[in-house]
Amino acid sequence: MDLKALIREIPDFPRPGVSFKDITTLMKDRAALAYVVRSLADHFRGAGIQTVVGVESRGYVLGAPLAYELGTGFVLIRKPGKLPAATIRVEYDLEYGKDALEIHRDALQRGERVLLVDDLLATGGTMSAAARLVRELEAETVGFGFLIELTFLGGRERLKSMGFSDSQIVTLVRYDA
Ligand SMILES: O=P(O)(O)OC[C@H]1O[C@H](OP(=O)(O)OP(=O)(O)O)[C@H](O)[C@@H]1O
Ligand SMILES: Nc1ncnc2[nH]cnc12
Repeated sequence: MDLKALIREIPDFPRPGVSFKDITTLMKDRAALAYVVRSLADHFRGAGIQTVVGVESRGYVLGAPLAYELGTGFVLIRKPGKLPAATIRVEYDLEYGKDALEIHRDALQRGERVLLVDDLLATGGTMSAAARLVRELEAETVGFGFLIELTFLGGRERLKSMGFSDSQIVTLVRYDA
């Protein structure tokens, strides 16, 4: 299926020079949505995934149906101050300044086998922070699933610098410029 044809590109959003990959046009297409969820699930079936963990907010759009398809539960990583119970937090660098992500302290058990999911891999700052949260809870990130990879921004290398391998990082649509 030509997924790229269903992703709308918005030039200069949210800032001049950025070509924003708008997934809303793909998500609305029921055949494409089913194809994306099934394709990611097929990569990780048999990998012993116990829980899918999604990153706010577009990671939830893919993560929750993927968990359903894999027959697992779903855990939310959120931006600061949103989760109601006891949390742990990691900070990460943005182009300008810092941001942070949180997860409930009791969301994952030691050794739990986790699939981390987001819509898009760019610099990898967000997902490496999410992987640090999983690591801090002593759970195991078995793999990463993304719809889109912006290869020129180095996110894959960033995840590999944390000890993950190419085969653990699955992306369905790549943009090389
Ligand atoms: O690899 P990175 O350079 O970290 O960029 C990727 C992240 O950026 C986007 O999220 P955004 O912060 O725009 O939040 P949203 O999902 O709530 O729109 C996207 O959904 C990823 O989470
Ligand atoms: N170019 C882009 N389009 C959509 N989401 C993004 N997140 C980071 N870069 C992005």
